[in-house]
Amino acid sequence: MDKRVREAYEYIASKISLKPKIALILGSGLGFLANEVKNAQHISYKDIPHFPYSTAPGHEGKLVFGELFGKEVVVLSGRFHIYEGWNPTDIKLVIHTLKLLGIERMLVTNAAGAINTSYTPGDIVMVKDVINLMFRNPLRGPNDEDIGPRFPDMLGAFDRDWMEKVKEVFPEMKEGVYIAVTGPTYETPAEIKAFRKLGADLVGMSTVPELIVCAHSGIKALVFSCATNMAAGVLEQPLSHEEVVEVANKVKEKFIEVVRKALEVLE
Ligand SMILES: O=P(O)(O)O[C@H]1O[C@H](CO)[C@@H](O)[C@H]1O
Ligand SMILES: Nc1nc2[nH]cnc2c(=O)[nH]1
Repeated sequence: MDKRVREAYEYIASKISLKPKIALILGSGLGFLANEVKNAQHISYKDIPHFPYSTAPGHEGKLVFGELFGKEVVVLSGRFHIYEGWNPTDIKLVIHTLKLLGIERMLVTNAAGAINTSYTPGDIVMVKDVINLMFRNPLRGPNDEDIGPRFPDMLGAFDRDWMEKVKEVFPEMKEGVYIAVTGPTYETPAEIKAFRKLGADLVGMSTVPELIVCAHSGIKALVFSCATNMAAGVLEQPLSHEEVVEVANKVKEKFIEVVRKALEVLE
């Protein structure tokens, strides 16, 4: 066990008595979900030994423990991106710490560009698979045998039962393949055309590192993308983070409803 994970875990455990089994990661413009947590206890990422901290606009940078729609959770209000300068292994440290805290399920959310032209901005899409085009892997380096195998299976990363239960409640929910790039530039139109040929429906700059470490650690994931914009070149207009955050906030009620139902379908 990486002693940094042990130290991060011990710090958090010394502050929080709650033992949630579900973690949520909030993507750009989706931080409002943290405000729905009842009896919230906050820990700033900057106070946790060895933790990275959020620098991306619209990412708060704290753990929020409490109750969300009847379930004990820890919400990661703000995530860590490769483009901020974090190493994928920094993301590994965070997820391994959650594993030590007893997390068994992860609800991952992100804001993504819509490559699939049947999507419209504001759609909430269930991610059914990912393509890692970050040319990085958080598991590179020595393996933490006490957390997971050297060569993890990725098929098991997604909680397919949880996905089925959510689809029963939202039969019209679209599903898609998310391709991850490092960013921070948005894509060129040529890249989007290429990614479409690769079978991607959504593009973003996060989520895959977290998902890989979930697969390694045996944490089962459910992933929602908010398609905040049509990907580069689909429309003539330029892309901006302001638009991403604005559209994510526009669908706040719908997004909260999806997360509420996704938690309620769990026993
Ligand atoms: O993936 P999340 O954190 O939702 O954020 C997405 O939105 C930002 C770009 O507007 C990038 O950070 C991209 O990854
Ligand atoms: N890479 C990438 N990330 C996004 N996040 C929100 N929209 C986009 C996009 O179009 N591309």
